[in-house]
Amino acid sequence: MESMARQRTPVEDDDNPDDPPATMLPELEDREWLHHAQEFAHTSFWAVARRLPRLVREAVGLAWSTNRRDTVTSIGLNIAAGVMTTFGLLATTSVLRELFAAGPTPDRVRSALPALIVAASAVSARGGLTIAAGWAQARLTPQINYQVELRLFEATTAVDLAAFDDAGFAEEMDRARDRGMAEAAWIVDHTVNLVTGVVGMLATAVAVTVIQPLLLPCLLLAAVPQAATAVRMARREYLAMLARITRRRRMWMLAHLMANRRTAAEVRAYQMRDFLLAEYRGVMAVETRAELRLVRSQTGTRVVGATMAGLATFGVYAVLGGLLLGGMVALAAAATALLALQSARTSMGVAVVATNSLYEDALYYQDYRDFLARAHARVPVGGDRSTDGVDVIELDGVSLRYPDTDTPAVDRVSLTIRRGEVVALVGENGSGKTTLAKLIAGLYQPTGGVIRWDGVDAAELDPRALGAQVAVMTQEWWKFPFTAGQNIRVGRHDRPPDRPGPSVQEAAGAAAAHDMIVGLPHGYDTLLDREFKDGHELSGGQWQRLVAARGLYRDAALLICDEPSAALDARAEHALFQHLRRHPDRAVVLITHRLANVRHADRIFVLDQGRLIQQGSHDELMAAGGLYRELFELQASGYRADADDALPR
Ligand SMILES: Nc1ncnc2c1ncn2[C@@H]1O[C@H](COP(=O)(O)OP(=O)(O)OP(=O)(O)O)[C@@H](O)[C@H]1O
Repeated sequence: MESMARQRTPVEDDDNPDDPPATMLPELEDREWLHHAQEFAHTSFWAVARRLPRLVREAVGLAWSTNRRDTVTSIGLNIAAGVMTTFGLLATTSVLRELFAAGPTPDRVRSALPALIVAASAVSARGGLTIAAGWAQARLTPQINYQVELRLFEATTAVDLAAFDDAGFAEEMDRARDRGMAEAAWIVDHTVNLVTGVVGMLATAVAVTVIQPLLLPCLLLAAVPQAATAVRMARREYLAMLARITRRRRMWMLAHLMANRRTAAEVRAYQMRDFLLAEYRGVMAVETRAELRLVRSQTGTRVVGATMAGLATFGVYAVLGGLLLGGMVALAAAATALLALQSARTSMGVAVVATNSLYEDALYYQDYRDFLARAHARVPVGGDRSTDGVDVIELDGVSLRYPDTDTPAVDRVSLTIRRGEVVALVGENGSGKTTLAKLIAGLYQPTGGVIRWDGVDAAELDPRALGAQVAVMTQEWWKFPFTAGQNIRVGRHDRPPDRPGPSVQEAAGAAAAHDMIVGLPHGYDTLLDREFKDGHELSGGQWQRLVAARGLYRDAALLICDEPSAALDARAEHALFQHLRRHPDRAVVLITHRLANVRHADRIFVLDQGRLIQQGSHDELMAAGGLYRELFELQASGYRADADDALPR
């Protein structure tokens, strides 16, 4: 371990800095979202500038729809600050003119005083306006982030479940969430900066034109090297970022593995520390060298830029000198021109960087907008017929084929479920039980056949009304980082006080979870996530009891239990199944591989490769022979063998 831990500086190795580490994994290769970055890297600045009006319109529209007052304030105050720049420069010329005039110094200072006051006021006003504009601009950022995030999550929680099986959709969602969403506030920020820069340049140009129009071309000439250097540096930095992006993703991934509670146990159990640290060091060495090379080349660009800017300034001085000698410009005007030059340079730098950034970030923001459009198209519309319960659910030739798959997961299944019944779905792994259960629950829409609720096509029912009749204890439950009580209550968080149904404690009792919860440090108020202060962790089986309690608390007309007892001990399993027995107001669909639990079901449906191959009661299926009987006897023989082996000899 120590040999691995020997501290090398990241720049010690001398392999090619651009070589990816030897163990680079394929999934870490550049992904589609990088295309925008590459597009930007290969687009000329002029092409970018041509798209500016549309981008600015978009950004202003976004800011406007978020908060009109702050948008107007931010842009308006920046323009006002620009006007103050013009006043300041003009007043400065007057001051200098008075100071350079003939006569005794006290007289000259006295006559310069009014212009001096105007100049000082203009500078102060400009400072104040800029600060106020910055405040309005900063106020916009959190408001935009809030709006944009809310819109995204309103969309992601409304789309149909099937959308999440579509790889394209999932990737677009990742791009919109990880990058596009964050860019919204930035494009507004860049736009305001662009406006600030352009207004600053215009203000300077107006002042110079008033003083002496011939100086205007000089001003532009002097600002060009500055702009060229800013563009070049921004682009170089961007290209370096592109080259480093795969390495950085690998570093994030490794960092996540080394500093994460969920991976901590396995990292230790497999003694992966040295391996992970060596990988991290390898990538970091390459990364650090790449950064050092960037710093070096940026410094080179800066030197070239500064030299060019120096030459341009020298040229401007020469022109100014010529104009002065030729008597075409007064000394005071020439001095102001130098101040204007400085101001124009700063403004142009701001505008150029803002243009570059705006273009780049707008590409990512477009991802976000595209995703929202795609998500809205995937929100289930359904019908408008309401339902407040169900007596009979019929599946008529129902099929479901997942996107991009060749064979249907559920293939032309017809069956009937009645209120008051307990039915079971049985079959080997991958036979389609969970998929069928999700179809019955309305979580997926069939790609063939029809599901009827009391004779009405489920597609004609209001999806919210239908969903309200269903409770699903899923096989892949999530450990919600809420309190124990909330974890149960979210089963029907909007339950009106007058709606009958079990209390949280009753539901927990039915799922054999009550005693366990009461024993937690804060009982039902115990937070179930160790990553938060005072958080508590439950065992897998304890979690499953909570999941069962949530399903029972929901108290729905159709209860679907997908492997509800896989992690439960024998006592908890027994208690739960006591509560999953027949109930006159409820239909239960049970999926389990523990076939002893389905013996008492009213009907058992046996699936094989998506097809319904057998149905009947336990006794009927045992008498008929076939897959059910084979699976049941296999399991039963296992118990008998265990029992025999366990006997003392
Ligand atoms: N989201 C999905 N996208 C694509 N295929 C899927 C998806 N979910 C399941 N499948 C496929 O559909 C088939 C049926 O899966 P399903 O989960 O319904 O089986 P199951 O009978 O519940 O299996 P198990 O007993 O292992 O829980 C399998 O071949 C599986 O690979």
